[in-house]
Formats: sequence, structure tokens, C-alpha cells
Amino acid sequence: MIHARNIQKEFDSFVALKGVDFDIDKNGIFGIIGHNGAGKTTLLKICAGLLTPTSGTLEIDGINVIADPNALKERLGYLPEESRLYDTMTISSYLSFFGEIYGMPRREIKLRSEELLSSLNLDDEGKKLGELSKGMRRKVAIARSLLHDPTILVYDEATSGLDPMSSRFITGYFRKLRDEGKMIIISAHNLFQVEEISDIVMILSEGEKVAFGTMDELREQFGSLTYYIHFRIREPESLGEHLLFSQDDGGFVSTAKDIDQLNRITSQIDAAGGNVERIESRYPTLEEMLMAV
Ligand SMILES: Nc1ncnc2c1ncn2[C@@H]1O[C@H](COP(=O)(O)OP(=O)(O)OP(=O)(O)O)[C@@H](O)[C@H]1O
Repeated sequence: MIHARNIQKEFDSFVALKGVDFDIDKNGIFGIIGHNGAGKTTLLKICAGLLTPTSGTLEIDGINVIADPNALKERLGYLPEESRLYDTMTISSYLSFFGEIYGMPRREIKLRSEELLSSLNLDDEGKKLGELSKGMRRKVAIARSLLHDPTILVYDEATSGLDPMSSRFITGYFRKLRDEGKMIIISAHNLFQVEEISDIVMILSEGEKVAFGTMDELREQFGSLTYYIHFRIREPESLGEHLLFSQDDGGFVSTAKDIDQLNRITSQIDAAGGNVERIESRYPTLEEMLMAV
């Protein structure tokens, strides 16, 4: 559960967050998206208790994060956008080091590390962290964030630098953690991924919340179904200048917002000697929503 009221953050005279409010009543995956500089990392750091907002209140799972950020620490797994690892350590010595910082008993550190390495598909071949690939290093950072079995996860661009297989694996892993009842707050530039796994999405733009809700609620907010009319035509210029269309997969595509417009366009294509191949209808994707804000 998260209750945020009027979260503002100023850096000197620059206002990075301009009074963000939201409520999430059930644990699950909360995706924050927005263009570069929208304020995603700033909001994530505030949620992780690592940055104090200039004003506002924030409660996560009953903890007053701003007044008592330390109370969150035990329950928090935080993954920054770029996590620094100690290059000369091996994976297991690195995880042991952090386990000890968390005050975990040695035996538990060992068991938990083995469990995480195996479920993240990470082989500890005794290599030094500095010798690992970027994707493997990201997985080590993810393992570290999960070592103490936190219930609240704050992940900034968790899958950046991962190949598609590893990236899919991590999103699958998030679903598993969600099913275990954890609260997972993520930001990602991969909008398809956010759309696929988030229970609630927020779109931030220049420090303001411009949309918030389930994907179904966002689809309603960002307009209705659009019809995509895919067609072929020998002489596209004969369609006249009033019909908007673009090239698509060897043919052309035009869009209609309702059935009347759809009928008009298909008749126009027909009259110009074209051939409608298929008509698709779909709601806007998260990417199209972000383009619209
Ligand atoms: N410590 C800081 N001092 C001054 N300005 C900052 C600081 N941290 C962030 N900002 C500014 O606040 C704004 C929001 O930054 P933030 O990193 O939260 O954006 P973001 O949405 O995560 O962007 P990106 O997608 O590029 O990572 C930016 O204009 C940034 O320059």
C-alpha cells in the first residue's frame, strides 16, 4: 500500500517534482514512466527513503517514509539505475559482504545466495565481478537487492543492459515476487514491458503526474479504439490529399476513430482501385500514450 500526498522536490531553484499525489491500496507492480528528466528517479529515490522531498507526505506499508526512512530499510530492496559493484570480489563474496551488512547469519546468507543465483540463472564460476558481462552484473545487483527477502522493491530501470532473454526472465521473476505479495515499484524505458507487467502505471511529465491507473483505466483516458486499415494500391496518389495514410509492410495503412470514418475510408480506397487487406482495432499502447503527453 502506498499513500503519497503532494510530493514536491526542488533542487536549488529547479522543481523536479511538482506535487505528486497517488494511492495504491493493494501490493503489486507499480510502473512509473515518462520522458528523460520527467522525475522518475527522483520519485523512486523518495519512495526508497533515500531522498527527502521538499514537502509532502509518503506512507508505504504503514511506514511514514519521510519521518522514519530507517524503518523502511529492513523491508526495502533498492536497485539504482547504475549500481556500482566491487570489481575484485566474486559473486558469492559480494553477496556475503552485503548479507553481513544486513545482519544475516552466515548460513542464511549462503542458502539465500544459492537460491537467488539459481533462480536468476547466474553461475558463480568464481569470476571476479569486474570480469562479468553487463547483464550478469545487473543480475548480481538484483540478487543483492533481494538477499534479505525484502517486501518492498524499488527498481530503477531493472532490465537496462539485459539481453531479451534475461530481460524476460527478470519480468517473469517480478511477477513471481508480486504473487508472493510484494510491492514492486519500477521505472523503465521499455514501455512494452511496463505495459505487460504493471498493475498500476503512472505517467510523469516534467515533474507532474499526468496519468495514473490500471492499463484499462489509462486506455479509457487516452482515447478509444482506433481502427487500422491496411491496404494495397497501385497509384496511392489517386486517393487524393484528404486521406492520411503511411507506408506499412509493403502496403499502406490509414486509421479511423469510428465506424463512420472507417466506412468512408474503405469506400475511398475501393473507389481509387485499392484493395483493403485487413482491418485491426486496438487501444493505444503505453508508447502512444506517452507520445501524447
Ligand atoms: N541532484 C540533482 N540536482 C539538480 N537537479 C537534479 C538532481 N537530480 C535530478 N535533477 C533534475 O531533476 C529532473 C528529474 O530528474 P530524474 O533523474 O528524476 O529524471 P528521470 O525521469 O529519471 O530521467 P531519465 O529517464 O533521464 O533517467 C531532471 O531535470 C534532473 O536534471
